[in-house]
Amino acid sequence: MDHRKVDATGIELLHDPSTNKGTAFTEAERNKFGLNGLIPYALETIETQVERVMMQLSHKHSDIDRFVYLTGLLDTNETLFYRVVMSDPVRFLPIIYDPTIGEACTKFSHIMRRVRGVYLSIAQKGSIADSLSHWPDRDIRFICVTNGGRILGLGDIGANGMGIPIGKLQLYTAAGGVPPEHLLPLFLDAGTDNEQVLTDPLYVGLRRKRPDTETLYRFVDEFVDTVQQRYPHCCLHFEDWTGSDAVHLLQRYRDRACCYNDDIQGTAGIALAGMINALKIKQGSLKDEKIFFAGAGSAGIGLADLFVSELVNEGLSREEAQARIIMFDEKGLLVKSREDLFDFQRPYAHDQSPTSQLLEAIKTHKPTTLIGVSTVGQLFTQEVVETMAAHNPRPIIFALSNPTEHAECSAEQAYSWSQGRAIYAAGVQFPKVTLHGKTYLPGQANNLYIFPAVAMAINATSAKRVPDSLFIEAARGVAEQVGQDLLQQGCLFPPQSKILEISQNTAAKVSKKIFELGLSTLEPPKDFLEFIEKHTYKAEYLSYI
Ligand SMILES: NC(=O)C1=CN([C@@H]2O[C@H](COP(=O)(O)OP(=O)(O)OC[C@H]3O[C@@H](n4cnc5c(N)ncnc54)[C@H](OP(=O)(O)O)[C@@H]3O)[C@@H](O)[C@H]2O)C=CC1
Ligand SMILES: CC(=O)C(=O)O
Ligand SMILES: [Mg+2]
Repeated sequence: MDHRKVDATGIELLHDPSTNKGTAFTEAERNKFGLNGLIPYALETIETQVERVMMQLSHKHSDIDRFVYLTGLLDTNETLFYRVVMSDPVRFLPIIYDPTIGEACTKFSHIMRRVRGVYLSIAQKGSIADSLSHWPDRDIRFICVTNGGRILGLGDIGANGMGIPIGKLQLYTAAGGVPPEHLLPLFLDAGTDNEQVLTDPLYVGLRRKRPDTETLYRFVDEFVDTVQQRYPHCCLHFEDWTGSDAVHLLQRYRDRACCYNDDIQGTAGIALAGMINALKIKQGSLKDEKIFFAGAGSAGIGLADLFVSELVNEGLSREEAQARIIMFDEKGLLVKSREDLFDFQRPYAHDQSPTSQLLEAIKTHKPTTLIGVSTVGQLFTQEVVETMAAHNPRPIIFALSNPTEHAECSAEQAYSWSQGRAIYAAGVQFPKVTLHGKTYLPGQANNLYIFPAVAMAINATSAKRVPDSLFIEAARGVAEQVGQDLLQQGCLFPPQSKILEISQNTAAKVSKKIFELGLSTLEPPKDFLEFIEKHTYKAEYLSYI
C-alpha cells in the first residue's frame, strides 16, 4: 500500500472527505491517529464499504435521489465515492453527469447540503484575491468555471449552474484519472436574468440582473489575473457560458493563459470523432460533406471552426472549407444580409436568400450532415429527418443538445423516420433501438470522451497552452478506439464501460502532441501510455504516516 503523510488526527481526519476511510482505518492507524472510540469496532475493506453503498443505492427510487446520495458520499469519503463510480461507469456517469446533472442543476438551491468549491461574486469585485486566498493552500491544476449563463440546454440558471463545474471535475477523475486534489470547481456570480430563479426564496446566488458585457469582462479579467498569480500552473476550463461570452472570452485569454472552453473545443472534438467514424460507415470523405448546423452559438461555432481546420489540413482553402458549412439560428439562416450576427458567425454567413424556416432551408441546401446544437428539444421533426433521408442514402444526424428533453430528436425517432439509414448520435445516451429485426446502438456524442483525456494530458505534461490541434488529436484518439463491431451497429464512440482506459489512450496521444508542439518544458517520455498511467489516480486507500 502506498503511503501518505497526514497532519490531522481524530475527528478532523474523519471529517475531511479526502482523508476519511471510515471503518477501513487499520488498527495501527486507529491507535496512531487518535481514532479509537470514533469508529465502530469492525475493520472493513473498501470492497465491503462498496457493498454497503450499493445496497443503500438499491433503496433509492430515482436518479436524482441517487445523485443526492452520491454527493453525500463524496462529501464524506472521496476515495469510496470514486471507487463506486469507477466500478461501473455505464451505470454511474448518467447519474453524476448528463442527464441527471441537468435536473440537479435546476434544483441546486433546493437540494444543496454541503457547499463545494469557490463562489466569487461581482458584489465583491476588487477583492477576488482575498476571497480566493480562503481556499486551502493546495496545488490546484484545474479550475472549471462557469457563470451559469447557459447551463446545458437549460439557459441562464445563475448560481444553480455550479452543479456543472462540480460534475465536470468529477469526470476529470472518474473518466480521466486526474487526481481530485488538483481540482477546483468555481462559480463566478455576476447575477442572473432568470426571474424564476431570482424570486425563488431558496436561491443561493446573488440576486441581481446580469451586468453589461464590459463590466462582466472586467470582473473576469480580475479573476483570471488572480488565478494566474495564486495558481501559476493552473489551467482554466470555461464551461457553459452564454454563447457570445464563451467565444469572446476564449479569444481574450487563449494566447495569454493556459485555458480552454469545453463547449467550444471539447464538443468540437467529440463531433469530429463522430464524423470520422460516420464517414467510415458511409465510406465517404469530409471534403464531400455539406454540414448544416441548427444552432450557431458556442458549440456550433466551435464545431464549424474545428471542421474547417480539419478540411484545411486536408488541403482545402479556408474559404472552400467555410463554404461547406451552413448555419441556422433562432432567427433563421446565417446570410450575408443579416446585420445581427456576431464577428465569429460572419465567416459562415453566405450569399443566400434568408429564411426562418428550418425545413425549407434543409430542402434548399440538401445537406449530408445535420447537427443540432440549438438547445431546442424535438427541433428535428419527422419531416426534417425524412427530408434528410430523401436526399441521402446515409444521412448523418447528430442531436447534441442536453439534457434528454432538449435533444433535437431521439434515437428511436431518427432511426424510424429514416428507415434505419440515419447515422445518429446524441449528447445523452439513448437506449438501443430495434427496428424490423435490426438493432441500432446510438453513441453518446458528448464531450465527456474529450475533456477528461485532454485534462489528463495537460496535467501530466504541465502544458502551457491548449490549442485547437490538441482537440483534433483527441478526436482522432477517440475515433480510432471504436471497433468494427460497434460501427456495424451504428455506434460511433467507444464503450463507456472502459472510459478510463479510453481516456488514457487518448491522453497519451494528446500528450505526445503537446511535446511535439513544444508546449511542455518536461523531458518527453519514451512511452506515452506508461507516462499517463503513472499520473493516473487510483481509488484506493493509502496507508497514513
Ligand atoms: N453533446 C455535447 O457534448 C454538448 C452539447 N451541447 C449542447 O448544445 C446546445 C447549445 O450549446 P451552445 O452552443 O453552447 O449554446 P448557445 O446558447 O451558445 O447557442 C445556441 C444556439 O442555438 C440557436 N437556437 C435557439 N433556438 C433555435 C431554434 N429554434 N432553431 C435553431 N437554432 C436555435 C441560438 O440562436 P440565437 O443566438 O439566435 O438565440 C444559438 O445560435 C446546448 O443544449 C448544450 O447542452 C453543448 C456542449 C457540449
Ligand atoms: C455536455 C455539455 O458540455 C453541455 O451540454 O453543455
Ligand atoms: Mg457544457
